Amino acid sequence: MSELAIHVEHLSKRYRIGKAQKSILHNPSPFRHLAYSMRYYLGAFFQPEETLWALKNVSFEVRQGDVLGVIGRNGSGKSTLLKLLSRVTEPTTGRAIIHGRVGALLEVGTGFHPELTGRENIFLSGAILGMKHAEIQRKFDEIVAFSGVERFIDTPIKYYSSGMRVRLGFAVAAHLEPEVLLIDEVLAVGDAEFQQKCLGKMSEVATAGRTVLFVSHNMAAVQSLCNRGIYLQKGEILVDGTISEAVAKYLKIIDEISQIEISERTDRTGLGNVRLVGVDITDQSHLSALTLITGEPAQFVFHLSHLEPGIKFEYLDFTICDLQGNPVAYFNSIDTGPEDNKSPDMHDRVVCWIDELPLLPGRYRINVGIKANGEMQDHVESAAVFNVEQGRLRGRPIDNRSQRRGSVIFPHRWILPG
Ligand SMILES: Nc1ncnc2c1ncn2[C@@H]1O[C@H](COP(=O)(O)OP(=O)(O)OP(=O)(O)O)[C@@H](O)[C@H]1O
Repeated sequence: MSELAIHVEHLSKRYRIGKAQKSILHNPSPFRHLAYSMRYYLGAFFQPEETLWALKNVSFEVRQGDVLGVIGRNGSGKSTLLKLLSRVTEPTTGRAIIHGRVGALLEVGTGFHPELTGRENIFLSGAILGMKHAEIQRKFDEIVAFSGVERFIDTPIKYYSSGMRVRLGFAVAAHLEPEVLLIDEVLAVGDAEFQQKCLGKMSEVATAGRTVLFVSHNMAAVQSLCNRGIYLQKGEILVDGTISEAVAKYLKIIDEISQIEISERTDRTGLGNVRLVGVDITDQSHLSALTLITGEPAQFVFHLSHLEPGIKFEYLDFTICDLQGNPVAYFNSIDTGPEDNKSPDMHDRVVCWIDELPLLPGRYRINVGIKANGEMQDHVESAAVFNVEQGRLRGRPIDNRSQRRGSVIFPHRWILPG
């Protein structure tokens, strides 16, 4: 059996969170400043301190050469775990022992000094990992080529876009020969080509017998890359097993969440002046069906909290994803064409009509966003789940083929030998 690379024992992290100051800060009275100062000086005595356990009593082991997928919903503690392992933050209790040199790509930009150039940061990161100047020099060209930021390598990092920082951050973390590589959600940034390059590099690192911990919301990616998985929920480990077991738990929970009334969902982001309060997905019968048929009409009706006067609706967008989380199709009401309508009666509804649904049979979910008054007002992941059943597209029979062949069928024509 291979050696232990990571040993985590009863690891917990508690954060202090500021008590809501809204009532005082938003108080327009002339006593506002006085109230604020009194709260500031006396608060320590009178306010019970609010805390949050981002990670609770987590224990697990990772062997050398394991590729461990860390999955869980937003706020479940994944990034906190990686920050503790990379010593960016201290645990409240417990400990994590790591054998070997750690390369990490955490949140965008962490680990880089903003005033230093890309070149200087590469050497600084190498030095922190304990590498000699000549060793870093040998890797330098490879890092720069992988990151694709050649033209800006002598520009201070503070002028880089977030995409450029991630590219360079990943290149540094993966190429400076770490024995343990910690990667947090690199697939959320950058184009598809760069993401493929990252996945390829991570699997190369793993094949060389090094250990990788990979946080991602992309289930297809974690499943293809990892052999082991941990599923975190509210800071605790619910599954520590094979990657398939951890992914199955994630998918089951996503499915359960989408059954909760949307108006009662608290796991949403945005300003909240306009909210999504319901979704009806219907076939041509116009009855809420949640089962659609390939090639048949489909209607997505989004119910919004009433648009108050003064709120300027800008758009509603939604992404259809397969159950692994891969985006399949994106719709945005800002992209209007001649067939679109506006209705003066529609204060609280947005409808998207599809004449012939080009999706293959399977199960899908949608993420929905609403923008108004120049701000993102609401964003709900997995707002609804629906099934697509076998049908015909323009007379062409569509069977139950594997989703490995994609999820969309294009209306098309063949010309075949006669
Ligand atoms: N510095 C901090 N101060 C206070 N609370 C924090 C801090 N960092 C994280 N938290 C809280 O700890 C909890 C876990 O956060 P964490 O970022 O680890 O979750 P996550 O699983 O990585 O989420 P996501 O998938 O959205 O990145 C969340 O409730 C978060 O708000």
